[in-house]
Amino acid sequence: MQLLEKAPAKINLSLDVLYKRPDNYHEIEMVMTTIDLADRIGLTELPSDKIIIDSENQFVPNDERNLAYRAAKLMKDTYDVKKGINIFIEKNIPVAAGLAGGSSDAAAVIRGLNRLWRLGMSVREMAELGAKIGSDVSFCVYNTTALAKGRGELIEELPAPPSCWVVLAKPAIGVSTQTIYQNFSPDGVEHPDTQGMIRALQTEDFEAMCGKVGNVLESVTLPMYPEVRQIKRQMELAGADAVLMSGSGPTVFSLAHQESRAYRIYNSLRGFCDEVYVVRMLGYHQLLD
Ligand SMILES: C[C@@](CO)(OP(=O)(O)O)[C@H](O)COP(=O)(O)OP(=O)(O)OC[C@H]1O[C@@H](n2ccc(N)nc2=O)[C@H](O)[C@@H]1O
Ligand SMILES: Nc1ncnc2c1ncn2[C@@H]1O[C@H](COP(=O)(O)OP(=O)(O)O)[C@@H](O)[C@H]1O
Repeated sequence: MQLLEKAPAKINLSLDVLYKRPDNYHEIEMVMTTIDLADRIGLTELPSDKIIIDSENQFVPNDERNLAYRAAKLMKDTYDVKKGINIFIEKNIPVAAGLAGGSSDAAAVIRGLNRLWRLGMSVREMAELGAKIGSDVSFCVYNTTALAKGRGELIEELPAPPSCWVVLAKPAIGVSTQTIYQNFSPDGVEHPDTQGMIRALQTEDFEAMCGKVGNVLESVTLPMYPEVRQIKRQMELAGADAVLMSGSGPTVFSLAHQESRAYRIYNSLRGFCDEVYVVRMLGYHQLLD
């Protein structure tokens, strides 16, 4: 029998870097939420004690470099489970895009194995374990809307954003998160108003939320990849209510209250970008049940 888990992508509504830490990570503050663009993970027990990654996507490694593999290994080692597992990954989230596809796959494996092996882990326990794999995995375990602090692993849940459309455009480049953080300089950077963004969510104020989007990593990625700036400009011209790069990029998203506006933005990107999606905001706990 195969156990299925959804692994949705995230976007960063705001992303601030506070300072570089002695461990070379950056202390950050981000407001994150999930969107209705998801990988699908299928977990099937194997008779022999091994982990198999079963994915047809050419950009996804099928060995221990895969974050889903690492999640399964960590669960097996932590709970001393001797069973093997086949992990089927239907990849719908663009890879190395700033949408946390790999982290979300890892989080889905943790949630799925917790169910399959009846381990009784709480969401907090799963998030803490996930942090050992990557900074974004804890958030992805929650699959909700949250303020993420520390290096990204300290999660405080927030109300879901007002319902709206999200148009995503990913140029045909992959961006290394590590390179973007390494090249970040705080000098002259405009910091987003994180508390203002939180208030906008608490008051369910769509316009205020749009006014508070901001991502300091744009100061690195935009000069490095001019096509990202070009997509931003195109979305703004098409009348988006808000436009921002997600994470370290290169995906750019725009928010639109009206469906017709979302499709106007989508159509305006023809010829600019091959990978464009129109999705809904999620941001609440529907995936944990
Ligand atoms: C920028 C963000 C925003 O959500 O997402 P993506 O663009 O990757 O989706 C995250 O902070 C990415 O999280 P994640 O991709 O899990 O990062 P990790 O695997 O833990 O770290 C990758 C590398 O990024 C750098 N890094 C990461 C997180 C952090 N707070 N400070 C850092 O300096 C480190 O150089 C690290 O070696
Ligand atoms: N399950 C996975 N899905 C996608 N990428 C993965 C996965 N496991 C490992 N990776 C590797 O992680 C890197 C970052 O991928 P991803 O998580 O999609 O992007 P981002 O960190 O920008 O959100 C890629 O270079 C990819 O080779």
